Amino acid sequence: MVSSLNIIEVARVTPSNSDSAESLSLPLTYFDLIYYKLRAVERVIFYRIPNVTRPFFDSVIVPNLKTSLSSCLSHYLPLAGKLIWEPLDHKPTIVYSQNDDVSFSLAETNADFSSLSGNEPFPSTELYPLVPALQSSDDSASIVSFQVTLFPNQGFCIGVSAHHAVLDGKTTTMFLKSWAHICKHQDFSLPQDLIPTYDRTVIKSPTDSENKVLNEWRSFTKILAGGKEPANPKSLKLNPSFEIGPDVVRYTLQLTREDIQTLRERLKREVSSSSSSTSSSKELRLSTFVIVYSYVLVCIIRARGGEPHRPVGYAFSVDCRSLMNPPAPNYFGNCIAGCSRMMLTAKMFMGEEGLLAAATMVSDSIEEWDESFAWKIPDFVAYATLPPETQLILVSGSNRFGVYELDFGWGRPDKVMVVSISPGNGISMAEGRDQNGGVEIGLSLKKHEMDSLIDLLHCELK
Ligand SMILES: CC(C)(COP(=O)(O)OP(=O)(O)OC[C@H]1O[C@@H](n2cnc3c(N)ncnc32)[C@H](O)[C@@H]1OP(=O)(O)O)[C@@H](O)C(=O)NCCC(=O)NCCSC(=O)CC(=O)O
Repeated sequence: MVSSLNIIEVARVTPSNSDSAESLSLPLTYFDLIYYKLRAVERVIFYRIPNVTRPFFDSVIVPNLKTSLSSCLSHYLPLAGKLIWEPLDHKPTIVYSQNDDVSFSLAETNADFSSLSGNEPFPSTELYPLVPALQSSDDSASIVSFQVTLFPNQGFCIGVSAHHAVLDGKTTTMFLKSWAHICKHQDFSLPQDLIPTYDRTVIKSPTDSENKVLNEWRSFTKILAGGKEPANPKSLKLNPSFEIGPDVVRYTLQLTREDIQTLRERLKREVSSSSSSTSSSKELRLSTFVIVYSYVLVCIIRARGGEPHRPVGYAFSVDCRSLMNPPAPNYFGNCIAGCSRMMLTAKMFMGEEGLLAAATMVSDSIEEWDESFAWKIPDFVAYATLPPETQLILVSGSNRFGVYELDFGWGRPDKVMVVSISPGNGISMAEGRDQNGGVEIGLSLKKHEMDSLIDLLHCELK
């Protein structure tokens, strides 16, 4: 049966103290500008409530979520604002004015909650109706939008679309934890670790780095437009979302702490008996991230198979909050930088020593990291001119965000997913639901490739 979704209402929620709050404006920083045109980051969080009815949804769940969202926005006022680019400014600014609000949609669906929140592959297209659109035009862009969807007698989910020029993964999850905290405890105040800080002076990017990033964007847009100058270089219209074909399926790989330990031991053995071609002079960093990412990277490349010399690459983000001066653990905004290797070949990861090769590269990328990398201007032109068949494995989310702590008062989520991962190349990462050292990986691939990948992922662990 093809499922259907009915939008019940598109409501607006204002911060609870919106009449008294001052207007504010927050300029985008160097880190923010890196993402100013990027498509929204979309998440969906599933809560199972077996006997949930529409009256309970309307009279308890929705009012509680709305009231707590309104209180929470008072701590996170920029989220209710808009991104605008004044004609005389060299970059966009977040502007919040009194009574600004966020979009909060309510919907009801007959989709199968268990299949969408479960661990078997299902069509990726089924997730998209559960996340709201994020409004953007040439003149302005919304910063967040929400959709709460009822699955009668099964549960509900919260869909979130977030503008990546305003929120990175740490900020989005900190906001969601704050909302959940207020909703569950009916307490307006937030614990210290959830209070956002807005001081932009901690981002001491080198002079002119902001202009350089904007120039990179201009060149990128021009290449994508076949060499034509952008008609409106200050347009805030976001890049469109991915086109998802009906043959693309979504799958969540769950690796337990024991699986990760098995891979760790295997890598240790391979290091001690490896040939010099894959070993590095540095000690291998066998963190959970390095092991899991390298493992999935290798399996995805092998599952696609093909020409051994075909181009592949990887890119992941590094949270730079601890590198700022002073360190800014609760910094609101983007404080991440990309770490990537391009123009590798599939062959490097296909053979017996493929896992060790991947782990060595990812480990070296992290070990070499220091503050200077944070200010390295991203080479957008290199991305735009990659051979089109390049398989670039990108990671969203992190195994450090604690998304399964998001308890709004109806228990921990059954599933949390980053919806906006690019089919074929994107993966998402989160810690396992049992919070026992495992990791979840979200994957979106064409069905036949996913079948091969699932076989490989499980077979390699035996
Ligand atoms: C660069 C990294 C990926 C490297 O990861 P590593 O795991 O190798 O390194 P690390 O320093 O984090 O952790 C190494 C070891 O330190 C300890 N450790 C460190 N931090 C910890 C934490 N917060 N909680 C628990 N343990 C922690 C652990 O023992 C861990 O080993 P062990 O692991 O074995 O327990 C990471 O540091 C990082 O920056 N992660 C966040 C990336 C990020 O923000 N992504 C989102 C991008 S925005 C995005 O994608 C959009 C969105 O999400 O909305």
